Amino acid sequence: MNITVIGTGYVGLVTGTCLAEVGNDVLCLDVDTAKIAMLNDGRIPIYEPGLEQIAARNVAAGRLRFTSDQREAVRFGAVQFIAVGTPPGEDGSADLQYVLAAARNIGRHMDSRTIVVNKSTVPVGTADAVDAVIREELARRGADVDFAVVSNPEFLKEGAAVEDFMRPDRVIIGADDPQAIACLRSIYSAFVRNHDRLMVMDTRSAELTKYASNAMLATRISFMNELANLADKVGADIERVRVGIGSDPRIGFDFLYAGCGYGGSCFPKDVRALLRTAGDNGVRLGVLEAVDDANEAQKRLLLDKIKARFGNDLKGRRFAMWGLAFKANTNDMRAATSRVVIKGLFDAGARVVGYDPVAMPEARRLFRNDDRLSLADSAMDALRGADALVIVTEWKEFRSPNHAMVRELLRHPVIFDGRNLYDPESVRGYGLEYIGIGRR
Ligand SMILES: NC(=O)c1ccc[n+]([C@@H]2O[C@H](COP(=O)([O-])OP(=O)(O)OC[C@H]3O[C@@H](n4cnc5c(N)ncnc54)[C@H](O)[C@@H]3O)[C@@H](O)[C@H]2O)c1
Ligand SMILES: O=c1ccn([C@@H]2O[C@H](COP(=O)(O)OP(=O)(O)O[C@H]3O[C@H](CO)[C@@H](O)[C@H](O)[C@H]3O)[C@@H](O)[C@H]2O)c(=O)[nH]1
Repeated sequence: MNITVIGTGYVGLVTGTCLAEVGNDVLCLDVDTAKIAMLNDGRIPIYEPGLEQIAARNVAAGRLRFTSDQREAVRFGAVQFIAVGTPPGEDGSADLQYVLAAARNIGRHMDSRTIVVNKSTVPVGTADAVDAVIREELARRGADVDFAVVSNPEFLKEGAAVEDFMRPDRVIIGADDPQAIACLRSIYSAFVRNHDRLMVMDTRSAELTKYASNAMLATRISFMNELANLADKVGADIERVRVGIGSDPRIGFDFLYAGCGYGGSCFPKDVRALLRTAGDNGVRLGVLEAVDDANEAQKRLLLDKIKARFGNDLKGRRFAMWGLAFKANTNDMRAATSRVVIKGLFDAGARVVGYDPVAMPEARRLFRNDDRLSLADSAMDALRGADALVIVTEWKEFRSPNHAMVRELLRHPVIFDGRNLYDPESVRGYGLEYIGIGRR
C-alpha cells in the first residue's frame, strides 16, 4: 500500500520505517528541510535503538523515501498518517497549529479518496476539527474528493519505539467509516496477530484513551514519589514497598519506580492538556492536578537534598551529573529533570560537569553559551574533583560503577541517586554517603 507519513520526529519516523519494513511503500514528509536532507543522506536525526538499520534496509529496498514536497507527499498515499508535534501552548492546552496545517495541506492537494489518520496526541474533538479544515480547503478550491478521518493514537515509548511499534500492546482505531476501519485493520494486521488487541471505537473515545493512559501512568509515578518522600521521613525503604505492593496483580510492578520526577515530551504536557480539556468542560480532575503539582516538586527534590547537605549557597562548588536525557535509551531532553537541576545549581552559584551516553550533543545545543555546564568524555571523567555525584537518568552503564574509584575521584564522597540505582548499604560499604529517593 502507498502510505504517506507527515512529520519525521520520534513517532513519524518510527511509524514510516516500521510500515516500510512490513512491505508498504512509504513516503515521509517534513517541513524541516534540514531534517529531510539529513534523512536523504542516510543519517537518522534521533537516537532510537534499532531504527537506523531498519531505515537503511528499507531505503535501500526503495520502500522508504523522504521529501519536503507537500504536493508530492499528499498525492502519494491513499492513507496519510499525521504525526506532527502537539507542544503545550501558553495555557497548557495542546497547540494544534501543526496538526491543522498538515490537514490543510492534505485538503489543498488531495486528488483521490484519502484516509487521514491522526497519530499525534490531540484533545477530544480534534478529528472533527481536522475533518472541518479539509472540507474547508476542498470547498475553497471547488474540489469534490472523498475522505475519512481516523483517530489512531500512538503508545510507543522512546528508547523502545521500534519494539513497541512492531509488537504493540494494543492498537486503537477511532473511526466510523467502515472502509477506513477495514483499511486500518489491514495495515495493522502485520503487527497485531491477536485481534483482541486491535480496538475500534468512536474518535472521541480514542482521543481520550490516549490522555487517560498517560495520565494513569503519571499518577502511579507521582503516587510512588510522594510515598517515597514519606518513606524518607519514617525510615522505610520505598524499593521494598514497591516490591511489596507490585506483587499484588491488581497493582503490578510496572511504572512504580520512585525517582526525581517524570519528564519527556509526553507525560508533563499530556497531563496538563487533559487538565485543560477538563477545565474547558467545567470538570475538575483533582487527582490529576495533584499529580502535576507533585511532579513539579519532585523535579526539584534533588536540589533540596543537595542544599540540605551542602548549604543554600553553592558558590564555588562543582557537581558531576550522570544522565542528561529525560530517561535512558534516548537523546531527548524535553522536560528532563536534568534541566531543572542544572538550572537550580547554576542559580545557587554552582557549576556542573555532565555526562550522558547519547544526550550530550542535545545538552550542548540547549545550554549553548553557558560555560557553567561542561561535558565530560566519560562518567568517571565527570567525577574528577567534583563536590558530589548527582544521578538523574537510569542509564544501564551507571548501574555498576567502580564505587571505590567513584569515592577516590570525588572531593566529597556523596552520591545523590535520583533513580535509586544502588543498594544503599553496599554503596556505604565503600565509604560513600548515599542519598536516594525514599531509601532508608
Ligand atoms: N515522542 C513520543 O514518544 C510520542 C509517543 C506517542 C505519541 N506522541 C505524540 O506524537 C506527536 C509527535 O511527537 P514527536 O515526539 O514525534 O514529535 P517531534 O517534535 O519529534 O516531531 C514532529 C515533526 O513534525 C514536523 N512537522 C511539523 N509540522 C509539520 C507539517 N505541517 N508537515 C510536515 N511535518 C511537520 C516537525 O518538523 C518535526 O520533525 C505528538 O503529538 C506527541 O505527543 C509522541
Ligand atoms: O516507574 C517509572 C517509570 C517512568 N518514570 C519516568 O517517567 C518518564 C516517562 O517515561 P516513559 O513512559 O518510559 O517514556 P515516554 O517515552 O515519555 O513514554 C510515555 O509517553 C509516550 C508519549 O505519549 C507514550 O506513548 C508512552 O506509552 C508513555 O510511556 C521518564 O522521565 C521516566 O524516568 C518514572 O519516574 N518511574
